[in-house]
Amino acid sequence: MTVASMPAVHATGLHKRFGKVHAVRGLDLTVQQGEVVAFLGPNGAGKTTTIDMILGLSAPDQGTVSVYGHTPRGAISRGQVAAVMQTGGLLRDITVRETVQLNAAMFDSSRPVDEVLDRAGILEIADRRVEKCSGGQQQRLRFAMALVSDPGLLILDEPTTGMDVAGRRDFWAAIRADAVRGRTVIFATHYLEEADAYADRIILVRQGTVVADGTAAQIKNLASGRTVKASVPVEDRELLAGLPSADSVAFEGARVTVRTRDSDAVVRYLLNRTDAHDVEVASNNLEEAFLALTGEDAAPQTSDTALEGERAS
Ligand SMILES: Nc1ncnc2c1ncn2[C@@H]1O[C@H](COP(=O)(O)OP(=O)(O)OP(=O)(O)O)[C@@H](O)[C@H]1O
Repeated sequence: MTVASMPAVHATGLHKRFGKVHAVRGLDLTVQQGEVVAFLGPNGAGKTTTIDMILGLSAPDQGTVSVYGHTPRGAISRGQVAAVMQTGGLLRDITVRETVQLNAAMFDSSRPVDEVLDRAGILEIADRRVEKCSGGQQQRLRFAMALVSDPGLLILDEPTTGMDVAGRRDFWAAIRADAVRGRTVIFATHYLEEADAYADRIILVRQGTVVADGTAAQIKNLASGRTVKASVPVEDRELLAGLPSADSVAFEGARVTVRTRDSDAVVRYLLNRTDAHDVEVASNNLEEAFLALTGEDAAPQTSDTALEGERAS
């Protein structure tokens, strides 16, 4: 495999446990060079744990990670990967420019400091002390620090947490402008809109595994299923195990709620095989659908089903 065709990240069968918490459960991930990938999932899905393993900050209990064909630490020491984490890593008493200069000194070759500050949109506050910077400015400073080694792969863990809408937009404009040069970007986020707006590809994680993987359009398609509600007699409930195309089945009193991408098949089954009545069919909104795909009762989706979702549209 040539260096140019080698994946930026290749992870197989990753597992990580913290005591009783099985945070990452058999996660596979391949990111090609030049992709901008969102790692999307609810709190506790395992995004940060996975990112830490890609960055070599923690070792998997099982499985392997390579970054440009090297170990994560090997890739970092070559300046091939850099990260913008949510917190930490800043000294309060020095200026913005001094912070980036210090960081640049760690690498054999680095981009000019002022160019990097300009790229991150903080050149005009270069002489401000870090402690006087707002949360959003500090995140841009972390971004500048990450750019200084001109890494092929940039990893951002929820970089816009705590920023207002305008700050978030500006931050992403700076990232996108920089990514145009072919940089690979992986970012973790809770926000479906952020993933939709800025990623070429979305990897949906839930309970430590990948539940869907595709373009934003494919994921939205998957997510744009229907909800079927019906009253089902208790004695017929066992039959619901055979429901076709059900992404999830939940009970509330006499009512059952089925999330599905094929509501016709679900309704046909309910009416033909059970004594269901008062059947209602409704479209999911995007937010509900995201919850359906990542919630406790969601069924895993493979990348094949992601593609089927698009073909079906
Ligand atoms: N050092 C640790 N010790 C114990 N449990 C941990 C540790 N780090 C993570 N966990 C647990 O592992 C699970 C996955 O956490 P992780 O931070 O990877 O999720 P996440 O998807 O990044 O969530 P968030 O969006 O809230 O940051 C959670 O249940 C978390 O409580």
